Amino acid sequence: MDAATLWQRYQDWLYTHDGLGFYLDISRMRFDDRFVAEMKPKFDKAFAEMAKLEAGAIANPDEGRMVGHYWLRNTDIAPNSQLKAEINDTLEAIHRFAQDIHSGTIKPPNAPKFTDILSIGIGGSALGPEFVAEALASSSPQLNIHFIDNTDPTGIDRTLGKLKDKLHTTLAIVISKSGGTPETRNGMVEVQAAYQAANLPYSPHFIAITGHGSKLEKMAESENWLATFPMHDWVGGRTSELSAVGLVPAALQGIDIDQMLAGAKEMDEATRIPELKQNPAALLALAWYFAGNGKGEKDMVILPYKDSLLLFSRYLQQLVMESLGKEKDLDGNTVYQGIAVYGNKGSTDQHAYVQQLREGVPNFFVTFIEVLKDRDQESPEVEPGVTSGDYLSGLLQGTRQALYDNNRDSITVTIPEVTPRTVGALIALYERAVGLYATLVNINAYHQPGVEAGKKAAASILQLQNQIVQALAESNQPLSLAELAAAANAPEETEAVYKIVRHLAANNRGVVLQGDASQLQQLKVTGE
Ligand SMILES: O=P(O)(O)OC[C@H]1O[C@](O)(CO)[C@@H](O)[C@@H]1O
Repeated sequence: MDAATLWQRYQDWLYTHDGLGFYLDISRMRFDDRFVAEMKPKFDKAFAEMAKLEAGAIANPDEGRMVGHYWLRNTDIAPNSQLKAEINDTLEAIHRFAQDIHSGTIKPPNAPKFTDILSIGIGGSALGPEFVAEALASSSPQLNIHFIDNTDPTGIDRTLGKLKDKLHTTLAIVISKSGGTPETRNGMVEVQAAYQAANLPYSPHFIAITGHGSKLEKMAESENWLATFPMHDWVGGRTSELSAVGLVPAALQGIDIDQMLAGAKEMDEATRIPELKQNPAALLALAWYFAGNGKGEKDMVILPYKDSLLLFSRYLQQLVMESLGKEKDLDGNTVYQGIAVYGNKGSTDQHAYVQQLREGVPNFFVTFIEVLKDRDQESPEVEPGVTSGDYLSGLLQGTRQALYDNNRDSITVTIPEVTPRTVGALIALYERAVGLYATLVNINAYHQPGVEAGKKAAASILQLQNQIVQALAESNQPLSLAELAAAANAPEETEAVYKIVRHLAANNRGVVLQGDASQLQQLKVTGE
């Protein structure tokens, strides 16, 4: 395409939203008018399904749930007055709680104010709060936030190590919709133990954000924790950033949560319009469909040119991949859907993997996230007439151009600056794009059956570990791996048995492995 045609295509496809100062450019995706026309009926269906979802239809048929994250930022569209009141009451309670914590009205037993937050959660109960903290927390926030988002003992130690002298002024937030996720439970138990070791009662330092009736809610109530906030049944984990899950930690850090909700609401209004060219989420979904042929054949590389948006790709990874990565479509056909998402930030990645993007296997499309404002203050010149921000901007344009010249497609999302409002808008944009795309490819975006398999397998490994420990205690002689597997009633599981004893031995857990590590048949296991 020559320069003039490309410029025309840019103008034809550039979406602008004046209120948000937002732009979306899909002109560098090489679809043609025929493709757009072919997609029209699919989009009509997607818009209709989305309207039903927003009106309260059971949009997650497997779990029999409504999908209501859009109501969180505009309670007027909640399907009934009870839901509306629940959302408004929760928001009010969040504001009140944050104010009381900031003013010291709610304080820890041994200090005038809380200084730090320790957020314990995983997946949708961590990624949004982590992304938002990185994007929006000021350099001296009202409270500093720390995260435990895994069951890695070293990671837990590292975080607790940072808080060693501040546990007495730390507010722990346990976030889990189900209230039973093992990684989160483990983090909570270890943090509670740390309080006990420091001779501090943990209940006046703990709050819970969880589903109604969960084990976690019951624990928080019976142990008299400081507060509990609800995670509504109709909000899925990966779309929960604008529920209490994201709003409580954000408000505590001093981030303007009303502006986050306002930005999301404005974007929701824009992405509700049932007209492809006037709807930025639909344009994104169109571009994704085109890129991957409706089958996820190309990966989505997210490249924000702004350090504070570093965690956006990680946040989107769950939102997109847990929503779209499905084996079956809504009719039960095996389809193996999904779009792989990865990314980090520009221009940093230009010196890492952009080489492959430019010249290597063309199995991706890029989404550039451009932020127009460089910084609050005036920028010094790094060369006559040129600032660091000019470089960042130039590098983005240059990379986009270089990729296009080598037949690599890209989308560019532009926001004026990184603010609570624009971050709320970005979250809403991608939530909607995922929802629309799911209808285009006929899948349920709101369940995650695949995650259960790994959880069940992990539980049976821990069960096997108990059987092994018992078998070793009952044996008075060293056992080969096969003998141990048989003694543990798991003769088919020798490999799992080997991995369990190797892990126990490495951690001085009363198990010794003897023999040549490369001769597994000859290894002998004893209990100490
Ligand atoms: O909030 P919960 O129930 O602890 O779940 C955490 C995450 O685990 C998942 O269920 C997947 O395992 C996610 O969908 C969810 O965000």
